[in-house]
Order: sequence, then structure tokens, then C-alpha cells
Amino acid sequence: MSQASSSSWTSFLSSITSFNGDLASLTAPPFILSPTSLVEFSQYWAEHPDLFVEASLLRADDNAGAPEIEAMALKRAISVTKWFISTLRSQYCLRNESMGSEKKPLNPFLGEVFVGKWDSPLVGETVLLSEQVSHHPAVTAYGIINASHNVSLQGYNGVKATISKASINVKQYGHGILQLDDLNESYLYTLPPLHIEGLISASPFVELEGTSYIQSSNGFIVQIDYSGRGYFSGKKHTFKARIYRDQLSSANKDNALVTISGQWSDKSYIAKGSATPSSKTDELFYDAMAVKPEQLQVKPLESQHPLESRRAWKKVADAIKKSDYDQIHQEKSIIENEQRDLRKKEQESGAKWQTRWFDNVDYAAEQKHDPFTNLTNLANLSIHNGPSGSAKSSKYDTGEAKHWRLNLDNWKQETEIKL
Ligand SMILES: CCC(=O)OC[C@H](C)CC[C@H]1O[C@H]2C[C@H]3[C@@H]4CC=C5C[C@@H](O)CC[C@]5(C)[C@H]4CC[C@]3(C)[C@H]2[C@@H]1C
Repeated sequence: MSQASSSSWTSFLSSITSFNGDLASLTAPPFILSPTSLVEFSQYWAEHPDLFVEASLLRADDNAGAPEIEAMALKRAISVTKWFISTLRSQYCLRNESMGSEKKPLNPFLGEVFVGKWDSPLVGETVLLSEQVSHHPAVTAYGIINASHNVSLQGYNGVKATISKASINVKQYGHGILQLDDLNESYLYTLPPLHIEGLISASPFVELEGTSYIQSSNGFIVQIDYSGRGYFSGKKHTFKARIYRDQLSSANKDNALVTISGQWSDKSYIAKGSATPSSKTDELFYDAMAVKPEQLQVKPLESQHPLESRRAWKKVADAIKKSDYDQIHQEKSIIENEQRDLRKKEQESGAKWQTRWFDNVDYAAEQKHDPFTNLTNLANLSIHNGPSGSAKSSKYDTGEAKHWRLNLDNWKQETEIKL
């Protein structure tokens, strides 16, 4: 890092000590800025479209007996776990690999959208819809649909950050629901906490921590524990996933039907039962470096709508790529001022911004029976707006219970924004 950058980095580090919790409010030095908006991160949920739909292909024969039906259901839980693990390298390591370190993504403006599709010969077309449904706090909602396999995913994400010593600690909010309509089966997944390491050495990278869950409507629950360097195996990006028949039996690790462990950014292994699999004796589960992620197809800027992310941020992104500090500031201010004017007009006219493809559903207002309430009950997880994966009767199991849900009709009636 140049002398200039290192001095601006040290002044940045001192600035984060007076951090107020809103990452977007931190003015990071330009060399740590990413030209990519956070609204694009939703694509990392399906850069392996074959894994995204795989579980929907694992079906027992129509005349199969109970044991085979059970075995197939477990196979699907393992397959959904593989899909989830396959998303993590793109989610959390891509900037390090492509730009040398974690970077600060552009903070999406309210209503910013990002759409595209994967068109792989194997699994047909998979569509991505991503929309910034809230600016304060920043919340991105996303829908991913593969119509030929009747597999769809809807989720949303927000983060809250705190600073301790030299690491930024991030709690994720939101969750996702994967639906296999042909099997009438759904899966809830929660999002792990993370922290940013390497701030002192000015080469920040994400490390996952804590626990996340995948709960299947057929009862199986996957508990995934994350750790980094200095824990168990001393390797970064380590995880251990245990699959249980149901939440009750997950109280005791010995009840694990399957255990998967390794690095989510590299190789992981699988073994039956509760013993930790080893690379020497057990079967390879997934190799995150083996298969290149499939790039999302995004139409050229000239045919994009003004609300589409890459068109909206083009001038800022170009300035960041040139490290032209003044231009970054100048172009960002134009967008920020436009947004301020919009909010002001809405305030004066009393017209609130209408989200495009997602509705904010209040689960506390009325008793609902949908995949979310069913799956949170099965997993004994809170329906409230606490950190992702909070348990029922935990200290977070209170307050609002509003969640973003994909409104497919709105997408079907969409006339301005095309794939
Ligand atoms: C803002 C202070 C600053 O610039 O610090 C320098 C560092 C780049 C650290 C802060 C930023 O680190 C980025 C990492 C981002 C997360 C990466 C992946 C995901 C998964 C995705 O599914 C949802 C979004 C999420 C959680 C990103 C959220 C925003 C993070 C933490 C960026 C930090 C501002």
C-alpha cells in the first residue's frame, strides 16, 4: 500500500473508533471502496444453478416405502446444505480474490434494482430479482426463480455493525426460504454473524462466526457452526454442519445423522453420524475451488432502466476504478442529492416510496400459516426482527415481526424493467 493510502488508512482506523453503528456512514478511504453496489450481492445465492435446483431432482419412486422416502428426504437436506455452502465463497471472499481485499460496497439508494439471469444448458433459465427495499436501515430483498424445476428462493438481508478493538463485528438480519414446489417442500435458512479481520494490516477480510440453521419442512434441521483461524483446526473459513432428524434431537450432537466439516471457501468432507469427517478417510463433500461460479447475464447499460444498479452507479464506479477521489465525491453527491430531493417531495406530498417487487409482511399483526411460520416453529426460531437465527424465547424474541416477501404478481406485471 502506498504511503498516502497507509496514512489515510490509519486515519480511517482512528475514525472507526467513534463508530455509530451505520457502516454506510463511515467515510472509508477511496482505495477500500468497491465499484459494486450491495444490491448485486443477491446474485451470490445462485452462481451454481445446478446446485440451486439439485434437491428438486432427488425424489423417491411413487411406490417407494417409508425407508426410501426417508432416505431421499435426508439426501435433499444434504443437497440443500451443499447449495448453501456453495454460495459462501462468492458471498464473502470474492472481493479479496478479485480486488486484493474486502472492500466497502456502494450503499444502494432506495428503489435501486438489479436483475439478470443464468441460462445454463443443464438446468434452464434461473432469474434473479434484487431490490433495495429500505435505505435506513439498508435492506436488500431478493427473489431467485427457476421455473423449469419449480424451484424458487426469496430472502432479504440487512446488517448491524459494532466495532471492538480492531475488528468490525456484523450481525445479519433477515433469512431466506427455498421452495421446491414439485415436492411441496420448503427450507428456511438463517444468516451467520461475521466479523472483518485484517483491519490493522489494511487487508480486511470477512470471517464467519456463530451458528446458522437450515430447517426443512420435512423436519430435518442442519446446524452450521463457523469458526476462523485460531479455533479448532486453525484454518480460516472453517465450518461444521450437523444434520438432525428434528430440532429436538439437535440438542445432543450424538444424534447427528450426518456431519460435514472443512472450509467453506475450499474443501469439506462428509461422514455418517456425529464424528468429525477427515480428509484422509472420509468422502469429499464439496470443493469450493473446483467449479467456477456461473456469471449472471446482465443486459448492457444502454438498455438498462435508470433505477438499475450498474447504470445508476456507472460514473461513480468509473471514478472508483480510476481512484479519482474528487470525481467519486462529486458523482456520489449527485446521486445522494437526487435521493434527498425525492424523499423531501414524498414527505411534502405524503406519498411514501412504493417498493416494486416485494411486500413488507407483518407476522405479528395476524396469525399466519405459511412456510415461514411453519419452519420457524419446527426450528424453534423467533419470528421477530432480531438477529438472523435468534431462538424463540431468546432476548430477541420480541418487538416487530415484519419480513420482506416476494410479490411475484408485481414482477409479472412489470413493464419497465426487463431481464
Ligand atoms: C465501512 C467501513 C469500511 O470501509 O471498512 C472496511 C472494510 C471493507 C470492512 C467493512 C465492509 O466489509 C464489507 C463486507 C460486506 C458483507 C459481505 C457479504 C455479505 C453477504 C450478503 O449476502 C449480504 C451482505 C453482506 C453481509 C455484506 C454486508 C456489508 C459488508 C459487511 C461490508 C462492510 C461495509
